Amino acid sequence: MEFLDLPPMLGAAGTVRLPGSKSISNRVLLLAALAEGETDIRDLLSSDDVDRMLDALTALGVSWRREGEGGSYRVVGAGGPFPVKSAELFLGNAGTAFRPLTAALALSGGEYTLSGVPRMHERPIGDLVEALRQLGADITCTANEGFPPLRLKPATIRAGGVVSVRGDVSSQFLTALLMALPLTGVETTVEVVGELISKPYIAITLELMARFGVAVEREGWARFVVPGGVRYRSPGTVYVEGDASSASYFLAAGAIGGGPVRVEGVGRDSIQGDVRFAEALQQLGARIAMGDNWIEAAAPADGRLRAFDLDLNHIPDAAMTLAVAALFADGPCTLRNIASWRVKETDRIAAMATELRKVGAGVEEGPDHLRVSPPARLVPAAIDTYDDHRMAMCFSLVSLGGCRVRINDPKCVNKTFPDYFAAYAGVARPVPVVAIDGPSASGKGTVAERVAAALGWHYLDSGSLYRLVALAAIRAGAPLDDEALLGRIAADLPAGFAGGRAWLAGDDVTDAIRNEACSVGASQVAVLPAVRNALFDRQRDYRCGPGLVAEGRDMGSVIFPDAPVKVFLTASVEARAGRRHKQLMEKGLAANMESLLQDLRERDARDAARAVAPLQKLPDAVLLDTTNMDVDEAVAFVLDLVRGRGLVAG
Ligand SMILES: Nc1ncnc2c1ncn2[C@@H]1O[C@H](COP(=O)(O)OP(=O)(O)OP(=O)(O)O)[C@@H](O)[C@H]1O
Ligand SMILES: Nc1ccn([C@H]2C[C@H](O)[C@@H](COP(=O)(O)O)O2)c(=O)n1
Repeated sequence: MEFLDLPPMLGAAGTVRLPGSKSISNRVLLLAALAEGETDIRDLLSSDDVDRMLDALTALGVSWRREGEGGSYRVVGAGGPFPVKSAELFLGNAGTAFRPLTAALALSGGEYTLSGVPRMHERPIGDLVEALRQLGADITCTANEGFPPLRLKPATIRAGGVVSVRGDVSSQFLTALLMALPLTGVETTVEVVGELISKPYIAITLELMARFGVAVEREGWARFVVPGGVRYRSPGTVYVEGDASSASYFLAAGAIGGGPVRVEGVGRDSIQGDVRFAEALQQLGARIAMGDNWIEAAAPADGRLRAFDLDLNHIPDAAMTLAVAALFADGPCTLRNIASWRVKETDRIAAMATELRKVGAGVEEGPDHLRVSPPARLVPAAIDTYDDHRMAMCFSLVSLGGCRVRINDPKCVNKTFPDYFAAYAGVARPVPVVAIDGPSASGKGTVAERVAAALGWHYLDSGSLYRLVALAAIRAGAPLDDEALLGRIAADLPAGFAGGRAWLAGDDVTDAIRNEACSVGASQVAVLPAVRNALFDRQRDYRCGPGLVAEGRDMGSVIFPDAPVKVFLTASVEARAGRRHKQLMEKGLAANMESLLQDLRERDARDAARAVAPLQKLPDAVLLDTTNMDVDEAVAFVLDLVRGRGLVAG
């Protein structure tokens, strides 16, 4: 399973240019394909779901071309039903392609099959099929009645009169019907059965149909009259707004992570209902500002989001972001009227509940609601994403709680926002790490501790962890080459650091882990992959705000590969032996230069030659050779690097 590890973040601020709206992109493509004339589309979303629609248009004989590298496309409209009368279409998991194409093709007088990924075949379409059958369409659900795949055959379409469609499962059924009916040329009334959900998406449909020359009259949200004798006509050029649902992650990032975070591409003038996410965020206390084509969010004045109880039926997609924002609220939060989540890319209510629990939240799951109680402290977790782009994007926000988070299958964001994680990295500010690696007795511990103290940051002496494992194993009488046993000892190590001392099972072992047996033992257990794996997350948990200085052998290469400052601190073996000799003499311990030299050479060779996480200078690490430097100079050198990277003021 591919995954992406997001480090704990200190906050978020900046500006993001949004990708085009998926809902608008796929509607505009279909309308342009059915229209008379050529349509220039600007800022079309580039994503899997849009690719599925473009592939389908090609298969259906509609000519289109991409112009340049951006989102500019030209579509040559068919001026009515699709010219190709027989096609097999694969539409992935793109509901915005599957539902509208089903309706348009059912009224096009051809023979077509429509299929998708397994999850698409679990997503209901029966209400739309039923409505189209009322018009005379010949549609067979080839596997299970009410679900894709579908086979469509030519049929005599009896438009006119009234056709009814349910509106309480997915508003896409109504959208599909409305967009297809002008193909019949006959005035037809659509009556919605049940309370229509996600009304803002129908508003987008009507607005775009009007731009293509078909004005639908509506009575409330229950009755829609599609005029007869009209055809779609290209409006010339259509600009696709930025995706308002995608905006929700960045606005929430601003509200949780300080901000301000500004999104460009949607604003006050947007036709997308999900811009109302900003209002919801405002009710949580976030400070929101809005222009014609931008929205900005910053944290509440007191820094803490307020608990909420909201009906979110009008913003079902962006509402998912609020479920994760609830982790940062000052009390339990309730999301109501979200039953449609159950038939989306995955059962989003169940998925959200499962993953929120992993990070420590208390979650009550109902048929159409979710109640989230924020944890006192977020727990690092690996988040499963269920092939659902929104799960991946939502859970990236956990990192703003100063908590690392792993996103499994991060490429699922390709459905709507392939560059999401790069955009997130553009506004989120990771807890900085100074990684200092180097050979034994080079002085990295001394320098790292002093740098951490000067910055007021946390300090990790990773070598001590290997020493503690060795001591625990020696105490338990465990052979130091029994990898499985040593792995278990490392995983359950009852050890830690407090008051500048090292502790093992309640004993102060600061001096004990520095003795010869532990030094040799540490070097032996450090070659065992099971031990290194067991200590992996433990070391990463030291990364806390305001920053961390970590020293060892693999801080920059393995544990904190994204560290903004990496130093390879070394000195000649003679200088190191001399320092160690002085250190031991000062402690009143016997020491011999020759044996110290030999011991260091052997340890260097073992550290550099081992298969797992060998000691090495990385290309992105700065070499600091302290052979002819004193400690003050070495510390000043590292502090200059930290300041030079803009990680601290001054
Ligand atoms: N630049 C320097 N010049 C002179 N002495 C130094 C310098 N840096 C460190 N020392 C001294 O060298 C000794 C060894 O340093 P330290 O224990 O920090 O090394 P280390 O690389 O962390 O070793 P280990 O990997 O064994 O833990 C200490 O007594 C320290 O004061
Ligand atoms: N990141 C690290 C840190 C230490 N080790 C090994 C190397 C030594 O043999 C042993 C003790 O380290 P020291 O206290 O001397 O820095 O642990 C490692 O493999 N990876």
